[in-house]
Amino acid sequence: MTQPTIREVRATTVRGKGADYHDQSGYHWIDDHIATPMSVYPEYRQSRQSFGLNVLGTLVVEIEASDGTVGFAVTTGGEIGAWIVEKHLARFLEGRPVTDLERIWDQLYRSTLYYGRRGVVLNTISGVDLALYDLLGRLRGEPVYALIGGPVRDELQFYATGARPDIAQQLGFIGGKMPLHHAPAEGQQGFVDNLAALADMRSRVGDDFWLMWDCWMSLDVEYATRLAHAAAEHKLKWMEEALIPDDYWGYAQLKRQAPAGMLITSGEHEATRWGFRQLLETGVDIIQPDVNWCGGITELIKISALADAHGTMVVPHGSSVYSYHFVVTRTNSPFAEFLMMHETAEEVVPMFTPLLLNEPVPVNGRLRVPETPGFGVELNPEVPRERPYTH
Ligand SMILES: C[C@H](O)[C@H](O)CC(=O)C(=O)O
Ligand SMILES: [Mg+2]
Repeated sequence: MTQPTIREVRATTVRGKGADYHDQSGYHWIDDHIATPMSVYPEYRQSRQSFGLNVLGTLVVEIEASDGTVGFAVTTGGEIGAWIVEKHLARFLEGRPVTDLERIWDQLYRSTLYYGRRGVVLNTISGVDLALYDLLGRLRGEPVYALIGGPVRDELQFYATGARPDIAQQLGFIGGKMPLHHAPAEGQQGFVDNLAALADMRSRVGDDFWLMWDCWMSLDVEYATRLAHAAAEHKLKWMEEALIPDDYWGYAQLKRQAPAGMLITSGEHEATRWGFRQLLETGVDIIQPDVNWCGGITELIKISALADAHGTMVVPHGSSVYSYHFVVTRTNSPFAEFLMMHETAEEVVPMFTPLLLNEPVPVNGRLRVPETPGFGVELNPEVPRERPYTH
């Protein structure tokens, strides 16, 4: 049988919502006074968009095979990502067999090392890798999870991230992760207000529902340790991304100093097996690679194997279907995240809405990953896209 080859790679961009889920307009809980590394500057405390969290926008990578079949993926990366795909990466794909996943990933990574390694370059490589998996799945008539080993469970179980864990509880999720609102620069009052928000949520959900804090890189070791000990009284299950991703030593110290039983988690802004090797060596309890950002499925398989050998759970960050197809295949990923993209986190809406069609959502906090070929989603033709560069 002749293997289909890759005929063309195309990169387009989308503004507003989509894979750049921080690119929301109007009131949205995800941009409402959330603690960040920029909270040291009072003028950037109220809104993350004020310091440019939404500047990248969405990147769509489409890969067309020699028989005309098209696979695609979406990620954060926008115009910069489109430039990287069209002007640099496309050369390593066009003309090659669709099955050359390892060789292609390796060439994308090695050829961009002088300006890449993580960040938007790895987001872009992830988009290419995921589009290739989508294409392979479509060509073989199989869902991606079948290409990477098959499911180890019948359905996924989810916790929800959003401003309303109490509503997530009613919707059937196993836990709720809230944004931390106040950073160390907001002083003692901020510390007290953080704890009051946790205590209030605990009183609404009762003792047994998981409550977690997403600290989005905003703390230092001393503040995080103090906050973790104070939060133990309110049964905080985990403290996520307390420190900047480069502070591996700080994570190791925080893990040593955290209250017994409270999990320390991180990794959504980490990339590649080498980055995660460093993070795993800190002893964190759960790593949270984002398959849209860490290098795609090809790299996540390696990161996950490394974590397994460390006895560490992998609970990928967001990324909708791209995560679901992975999580269902791994025993060390026992549950998944669902990011509540409804403005007030009161309803379940597809994470990348309105960009994708057929994007599945959990019902009662659970989901059976559809058997549709590839990742099982389509681009919504009503969402305008631009192709800023060609090659
Ligand atoms: C809520 C967090 O600040 C962020 O927007 C999403 C995230 O880090 C997560 O889902 O985890
Ligand atoms: Mg997070």
